[in-house]
Amino acid sequence: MSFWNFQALGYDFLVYGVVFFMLFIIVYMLPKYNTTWSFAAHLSLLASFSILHGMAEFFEMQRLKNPIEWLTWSSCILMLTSYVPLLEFTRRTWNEIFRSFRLSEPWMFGTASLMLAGLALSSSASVDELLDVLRLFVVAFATLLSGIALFATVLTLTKRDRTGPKAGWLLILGLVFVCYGASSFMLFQPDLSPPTPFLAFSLFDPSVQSLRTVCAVLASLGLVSLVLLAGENCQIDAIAFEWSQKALVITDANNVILRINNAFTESTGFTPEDVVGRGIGLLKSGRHEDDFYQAIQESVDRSGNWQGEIWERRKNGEIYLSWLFVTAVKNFTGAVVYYVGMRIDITERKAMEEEIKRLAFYDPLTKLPNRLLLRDRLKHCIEVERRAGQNRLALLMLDLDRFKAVNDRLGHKAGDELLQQVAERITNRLRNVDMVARLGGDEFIVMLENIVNPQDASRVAEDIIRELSKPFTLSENHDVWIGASIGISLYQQHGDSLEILMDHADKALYQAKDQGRGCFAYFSEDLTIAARERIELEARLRRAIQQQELCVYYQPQVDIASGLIVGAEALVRWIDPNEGLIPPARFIPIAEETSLIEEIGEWVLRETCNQGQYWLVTGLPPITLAVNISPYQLKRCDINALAATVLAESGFPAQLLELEITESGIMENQDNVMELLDSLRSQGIRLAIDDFGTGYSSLAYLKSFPLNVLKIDKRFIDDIPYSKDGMEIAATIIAMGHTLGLKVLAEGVETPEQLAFLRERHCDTYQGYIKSRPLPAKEFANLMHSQLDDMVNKRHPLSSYQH
Ligand SMILES: Nc1nc2c(ncn2[C@@H]2O[C@H](COP(=O)(O)O[C@H]3[C@@H](O)[C@H](n4cnc5c(=O)[nH]c(N)nc54)O[C@@H]3COP(=O)(O)O)[C@@H](O)[C@H]2O)c(=O)[nH]1
Repeated sequence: MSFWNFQALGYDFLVYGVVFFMLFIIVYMLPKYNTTWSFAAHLSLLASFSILHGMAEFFEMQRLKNPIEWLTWSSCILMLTSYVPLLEFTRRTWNEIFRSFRLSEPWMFGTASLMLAGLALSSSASVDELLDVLRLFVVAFATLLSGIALFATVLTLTKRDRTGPKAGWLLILGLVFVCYGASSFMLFQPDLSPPTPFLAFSLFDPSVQSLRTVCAVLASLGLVSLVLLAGENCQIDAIAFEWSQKALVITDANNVILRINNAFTESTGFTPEDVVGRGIGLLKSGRHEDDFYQAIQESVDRSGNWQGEIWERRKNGEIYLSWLFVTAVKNFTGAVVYYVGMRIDITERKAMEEEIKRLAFYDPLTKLPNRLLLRDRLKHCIEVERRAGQNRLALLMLDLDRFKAVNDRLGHKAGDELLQQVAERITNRLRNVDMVARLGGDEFIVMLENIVNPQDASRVAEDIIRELSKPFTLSENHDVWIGASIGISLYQQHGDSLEILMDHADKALYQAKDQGRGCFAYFSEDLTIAARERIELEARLRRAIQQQELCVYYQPQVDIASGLIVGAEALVRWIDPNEGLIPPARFIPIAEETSLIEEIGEWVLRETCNQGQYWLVTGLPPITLAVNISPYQLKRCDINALAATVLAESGFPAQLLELEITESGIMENQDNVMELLDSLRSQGIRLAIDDFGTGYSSLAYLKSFPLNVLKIDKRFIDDIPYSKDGMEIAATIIAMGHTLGLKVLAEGVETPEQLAFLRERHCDTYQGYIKSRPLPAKEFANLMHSQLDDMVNKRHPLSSYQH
């Protein structure tokens, strides 16, 4: 016997269909549900399938089983899946639903169980009795489970103080399910009458089926209450969304804006009409790279949310800083369906923070860092130096001279203005990495980072003193003259802690003041003397260039095989009217530290070429003239262009000009030196590598350069004949130079033993006091003339030395 009354089931599902259809009308038409279109669409689907299913059951009743069996099953499955949007609608994931069974809203679990029951109920048309019994059991069990779940919901709601009509409805629904399940079990009793159609006849029928029918009606009402409840929740959410004080934006998974709230409109000026349907990129400020947005997206997709500062754009184009919190809303499969973004405009807060920071760490008058910030930064720098094992930090303590007089005479307002101008002048002199702070009153402190040598600090000090000794024009046309004294302490040399360095800079400042103000002093006297000498020499050198106190001396370069002078090295000399000859070793390093080397180098090159051309014109035999090129010239000037100009202007043949570049000069300019040497060579200019053996150039590297001559450094020649190692090095360099196809010249040859050794080792040329010291042009020309005379008298053949 079959337990199923297909007609009754048909009625059941037709009723469900009508109920769902009415629900669809309610949630779609009534704006208070504030529902999404998709939810309404799913309700309508649910209604359609319920009706379809009801009809299918009727057909089943009339034994039109086979043609519509597929329809019955498929409608049943579709009905089940139609509940998925209902879950989504409540914005819960499956995980949360199961968690909520324990914690909060297990009615969703009840709904799921009901669906299971629906599936079992709707599986139709089987004549297999055993299967019917099984299905009935499943229906009974699932319905009971639903009832229990609903009871649990009531309990939870009561606990959460959310009693009232919702809890009442759910209580009824729970009872209904329990009765429905119990009545289904009762159907196992064979003596009970078979089920009858539920709507038409069963209401007054005292049979079990009547009970089931009443339960079915009540279950429909329960479902209605569930949807209404969901609608209410949704309405609460919508109100909370709209009236939240935080600007909220909901986008879909493709970042297309779906909704914004009032706070968002207030804060950005964008209305829903402006933004809904458009990409979130509309809010971009242009201050962040694409990587930034990509990182946010990755973080949200990975961890579900992201928060941080972001610059965005208001409707009026204004850029503002906001704190953004983005959360991904996922569906039950774990796929992102929405992004909810909450924005808090923090522009003002940030400005306030900045202001607080400014007040705490900056001097309000000059806007310079104050003592606190200086201490902080200094501490950090000392730590960095300590870790790197370097000493590149200097502290300059500065005190204004005659500031008090200005303040007393012209008033505080003028004093303040003066301090502001002082701060500006000091700042202008410094590099970005340096820092100047105002300690208070007329005291300033400068922190110099990455100084190359101790003299750098005095150079900066001197510049600042010079700048501050120029007149200041204050408002009301007051011109005032002040000055400054500076005390310098160096990290490591004068102290390795913040306190000691500050204290020693302060003591040095007092020394500077004692020495008559308007000057600097290091904490250690020897440094002060050396630095002041240097600065004085620099000033004198500038004057010397202007007053043409520089001249070029020429030191002969001799062919070892023939003993003839085949070239000369041009060496600059400074003849000071008072001090006499000042050697280049004293002033070239100073010139290199300043831009003076460019001026001096150009002058020496021009002077040498002019001299060489003059000698050629006046009948001296052609010899090579070698000019030193400083590594700093290589860095800062276009030597190639300069050489071309000078050669063209003087008429001196390029083949007779040799440029000497030190090994370290090549190594320091590796990036562009090859290109430069190539272009010099293509002009026909000869190239020599100076001071060879003192640097660290690799042979393979050297081989790649278009060189002509290799000059062995004097220190190796000095070793001859005293040091076996030194001699071996000299011999090796000669052999190596020849292997590379270069001529080898030995520098600083002073003794016949050295010369003999070099001859024995087939060194090509030499230069040294044994032949001659560097000579003024006139004396060098005389030397050349006497060599010519000797050659004529002794009929000595000209050197076979080939360039
Ligand atoms: N960039 C430029 N540098 C130049 C220029 N003129 C000179 N210099 C460099 O100055 C350094 C010192 O030069 P100087 O005092 O002229 O000394 C040179 C010779 O006088 C000296 N020398 C030569 N033979 C001997 C000797 O037998 N004994 C001895 N004690 N000294 C000797 O060697 C110096 C030449 O060196 P180098 O240039 O390496 O060949 C010096 O580094 C010059 O380069 C200039 O115009 N520009």
